[in-house]
Amino acid sequence: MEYITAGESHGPELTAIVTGVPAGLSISEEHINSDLARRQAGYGRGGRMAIEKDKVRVTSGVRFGRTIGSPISLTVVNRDWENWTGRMAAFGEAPKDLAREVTPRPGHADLVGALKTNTDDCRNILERASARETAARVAAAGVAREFLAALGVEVMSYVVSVGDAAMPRESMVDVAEHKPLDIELSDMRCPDAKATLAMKKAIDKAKADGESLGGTFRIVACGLVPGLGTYATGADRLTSRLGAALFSIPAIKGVEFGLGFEAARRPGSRVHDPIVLKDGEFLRASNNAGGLEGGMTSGMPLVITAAMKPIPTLMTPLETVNLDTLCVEEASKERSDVCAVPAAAVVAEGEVAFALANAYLEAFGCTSMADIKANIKAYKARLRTIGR
Ligand SMILES: Cc1cc2nc3c(=O)[nH]c(=O)nc-3n(C[C@H](O)[C@H](O)[C@H](O)COP(=O)(O)O)c2cc1C
Ligand SMILES: C=C(O[C@@H]1CC(C(=O)O)=C[C@@H](OP(=O)(O)O)[C@H]1O)C(=O)O
Repeated sequence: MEYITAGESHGPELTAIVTGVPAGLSISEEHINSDLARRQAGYGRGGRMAIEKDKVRVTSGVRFGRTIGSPISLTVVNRDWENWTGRMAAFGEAPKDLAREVTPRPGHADLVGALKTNTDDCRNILERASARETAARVAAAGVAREFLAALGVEVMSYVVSVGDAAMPRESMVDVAEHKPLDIELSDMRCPDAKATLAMKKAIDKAKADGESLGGTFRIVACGLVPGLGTYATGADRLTSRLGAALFSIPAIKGVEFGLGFEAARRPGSRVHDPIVLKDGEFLRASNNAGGLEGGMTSGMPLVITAAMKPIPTLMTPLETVNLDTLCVEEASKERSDVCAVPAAAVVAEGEVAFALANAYLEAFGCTSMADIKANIKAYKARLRTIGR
């Protein structure tokens, strides 16, 4: 299952095309729209989110609510487009008074993208480097999520920290108990009320100071069969595929599986998870590995923590160099999020869902949902016969 997106941040709409989707999968517009709404929410978002009301339009590949095995196209309208028709027209002459973007923002793609593509207007870069594109990704990922849900797999996320404000570090034994979160997540998407308050205060202060903040979030996937991915070829290890998927999200700068970097500080006996047999099923007594061993799912919940850098657009800007005058100036200051960690967590759920969906399709077939389900049932039954 693959997707490609197209669309500029202030163009008419975003498009995603998903290929390799088996036939017979139920797709719900409401589910996709609810993911789109979750991505738009989150404390710290900027003025743009008050303009957009992201809704998906499915224009191919689905008939009477079910996939038919052809490419699925999805679009999301940019309501802000109507304020940009002059500046973002596909054809015609550029207006004489067009304000070019010539003061690239440190930390964004502006400068390097302009140098690379030989343009004197960083807008050509930032329109596509903008994380507005992640709305199309989340719409596309809705298909992968429906596929996983049909197989009993749920992918969820929550915010762990924003700047210095963090949830108390859970022991990874607790993490092993991760089940679908029944906690009503606030607009900070953090299940810890005290930490939520501290995060919101940190965002308020950053906003008042013209600053921005990053943070960390956790992705958890439950209901996975053991053995997805492989130990046999480096590029196909699920670990590398999940890492690549998460690093494809703008501003993601770190990914930890299970205990992550903490594992490097501990001796082996305090890291590796003892194997136990419970009701005919191989489990682990703990889940420090975060559900991955040897590049494969272990059958325990998948637990990944990712780090997002602070938003590059600052209302108290850093120095930059004006591309016209080559003089030192303040970087561009434009409408922006102060913190988008809750939104990035929702995007990451989708990326993880795609990676997991592909691992299922490889292992159990890729054409018809009925065949895939039958293959999984047979696989699960075989796992229970080991040693008997
Ligand atoms: C959901 C989301 C929202 C974002 N919002 C903004 C924003 O409002 N302003 C901004 O300058 N960067 C924003 N970013 C970050 C930039 O897209 C990102 O930092 C930029 O692409 C450069 O990051 P990179 O070096 O990792 O590619 C956002 C990122 C995400 C994932
Ligand atoms: C539009 C979205 O995020 C945008 C990501 C973004 C950036 O530079 O990455 C800059 C901002 O856009 P604008 O300049 O239009 O205010 C964010 O709002 C979105 O998430 O839907």
